[in-house]
Amino acid sequence: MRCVTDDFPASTVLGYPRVGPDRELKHALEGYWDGRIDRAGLDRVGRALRADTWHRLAQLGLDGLPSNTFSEYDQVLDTAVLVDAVPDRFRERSEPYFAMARGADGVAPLRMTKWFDTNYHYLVPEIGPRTRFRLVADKPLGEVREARELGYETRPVVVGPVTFLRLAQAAPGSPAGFAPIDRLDDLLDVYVRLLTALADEGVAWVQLDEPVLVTDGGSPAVRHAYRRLAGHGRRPRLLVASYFGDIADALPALAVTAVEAVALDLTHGVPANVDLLRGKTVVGGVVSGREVWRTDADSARALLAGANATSVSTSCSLLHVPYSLRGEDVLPGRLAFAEEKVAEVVELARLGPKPGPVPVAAAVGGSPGVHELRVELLNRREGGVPTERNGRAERSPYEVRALAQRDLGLPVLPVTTIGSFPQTGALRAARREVAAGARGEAEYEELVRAEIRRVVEVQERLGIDVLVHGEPERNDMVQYFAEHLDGFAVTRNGWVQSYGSRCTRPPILHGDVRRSAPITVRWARYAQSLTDKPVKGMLTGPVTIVAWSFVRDDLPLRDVTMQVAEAVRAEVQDLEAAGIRVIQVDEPALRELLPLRREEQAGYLEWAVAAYRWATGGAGDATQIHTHLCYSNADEVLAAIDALDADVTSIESARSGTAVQGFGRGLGPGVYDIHSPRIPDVAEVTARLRNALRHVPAERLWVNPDCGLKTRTYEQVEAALANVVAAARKVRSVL
Ligand code: MET
Ligand SMILES: [Zn+2]
Repeated sequence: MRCVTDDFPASTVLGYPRVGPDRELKHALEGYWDGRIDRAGLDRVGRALRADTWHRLAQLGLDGLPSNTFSEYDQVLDTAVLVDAVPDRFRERSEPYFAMARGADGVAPLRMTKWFDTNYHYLVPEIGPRTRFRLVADKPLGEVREARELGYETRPVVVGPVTFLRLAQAAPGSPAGFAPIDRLDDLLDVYVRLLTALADEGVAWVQLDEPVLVTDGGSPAVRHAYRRLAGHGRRPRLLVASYFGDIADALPALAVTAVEAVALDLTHGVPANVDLLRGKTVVGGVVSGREVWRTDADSARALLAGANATSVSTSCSLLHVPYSLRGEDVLPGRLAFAEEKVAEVVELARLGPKPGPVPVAAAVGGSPGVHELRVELLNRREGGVPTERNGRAERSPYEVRALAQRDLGLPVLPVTTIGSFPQTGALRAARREVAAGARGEAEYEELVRAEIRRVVEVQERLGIDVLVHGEPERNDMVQYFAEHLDGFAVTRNGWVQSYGSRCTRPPILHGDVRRSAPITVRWARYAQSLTDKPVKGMLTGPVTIVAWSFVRDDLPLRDVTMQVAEAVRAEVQDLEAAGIRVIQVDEPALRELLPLRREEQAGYLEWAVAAYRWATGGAGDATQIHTHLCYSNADEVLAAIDALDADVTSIESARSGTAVQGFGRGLGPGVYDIHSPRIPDVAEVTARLRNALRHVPAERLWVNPDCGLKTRTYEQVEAALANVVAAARKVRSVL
């Protein structure tokens, strides 16, 4: 066995971005899936990215280097493979890993949902009473060896057993009452074997990520799992890493185990009972892995002192921030991306803890402009507290609106889409050229119009009832609005992984948000001029705009969201004035911002709903307001979705299986999953519609895909939508 150091390194990070500084992994994966590069080519890219990361972290002076933080798709999926929790339907495939992630012909992928309250998505493992766990440790061992060849001893990072099971779902066909956590002991057998294998490999420390401790801290599973793992003789030292919140509730359980180190997310404050950890190493997560703002050294050192931390780290993996500020000239002096954050960690480790006043999270105050606008908005809505009554005062009750919207002349089971159509390579290239100054605005404008003509023509030909313009002018549903609003900055290359090979470039909200001119009106008006069918104007809602941006951390999120709502409201009114009769305001991130702790959820939902209703409440009764939600199981926030009071709600359902009961207004449960290239056939869509009709009356049921179509090709979209229209007609004919 190699030499094992007793002490945890003075500086480390819990994880690092992995798609590559120029999204090398994204390009390699997509090339591989399309058959443009082979397996060896994909492996080469992964290996080079891992090597670059270790070199860079070492160069920046970091002591403790993590490994197994790379992933070809998702770390939860990697963990499922690590314990061989591969459902039978994937086993026969040539590549079970990508089949689980993306589906394969005739085989549905695993469900995908948000990783806690971030915009990262993981694949939901399916665990049943008969899942046979078995250790398949090639990946963590491989990365340890790979790093060692380069001269680095690393700390493998693995999703912990409690988090893994809590995030899993019961495999289809499991008996009622079965929960994946019932399999904890069987899974722990495999983790014990993993620890032995890592010890045999000479690994000194292993990191088990247990973010679920934030919400699930008090449960006996935690104590049981870590008593057993830490009680196992032949193992590396254990670092249990929690993040995304305070884990005071979990500390008593962890404290009685022989776990050597605990990583705390101190950006949520110091747990009141941190003294319970005496005798263990406390790794202080003071450099936020989720914000892009520079760390205040005094506050960070005070937090380290308050938590008796002897080691400095990031609050969570840096997966959630872009690689580096190199090549950016955005907000000089105020930002830190992954590389800069590593430098902060190293510097804070050098400075050490220093007792001082501990800052309160999300200090109130900040920009006077935001404050004034908030007061102004709240006054206008009488009395300040956003209530049901305040919101409703804006629009008449649904029944009245539904009557006013009758002259839209829609059939029963109207067919619509969620907004985007395929983003062609030509459009993306043109946008890059405009940004680089190599192509004129006017020429680009004409390209967008041509695309709108194509999208309208396709929809008319297919027989869609409520048309969209296809969003060809948008690179991204949040960034596009950020680029057109004051108060946001955008980066050149600040990509962050959203899921698999998909990345977004979150804008940075740094000042008062204002709309100085209409943003989408000319596109919607142009599309409407081409058809007699109603064209749906497409906007992104205020909650989603802030959720998918990096928001200044010294301002209360609700005030900032209210400002964004004011801008969206103005856009809604301008669309209406331009003759657009149907307007969709998307809120796919409503669930994502839901606080992890139950006590905080009602307060959040109240302001989130109020912001949405402020954004849409200026529309007249005859204007039909749609909203759209996706990416996560909406079941937990159904009451809030209902409170948005949209006339029509389209919701991801085909992939997530969200229940559709209990809606008092129009509802479009998605009839097929657009995240997979699979074309749904008529029978399948018909069956879904018939099923939906058991819960939703025909006059309120809408027909639409799960989400926007921008990641698909025209060929796939036309084939799928033709089947959707055929299914809608078939079901209509027998109503
Ligand atoms: C993630 S929700 C996407 C909604 C958007 N209107 C689109 O169709 O792409
Ligand atoms: Zn969507």
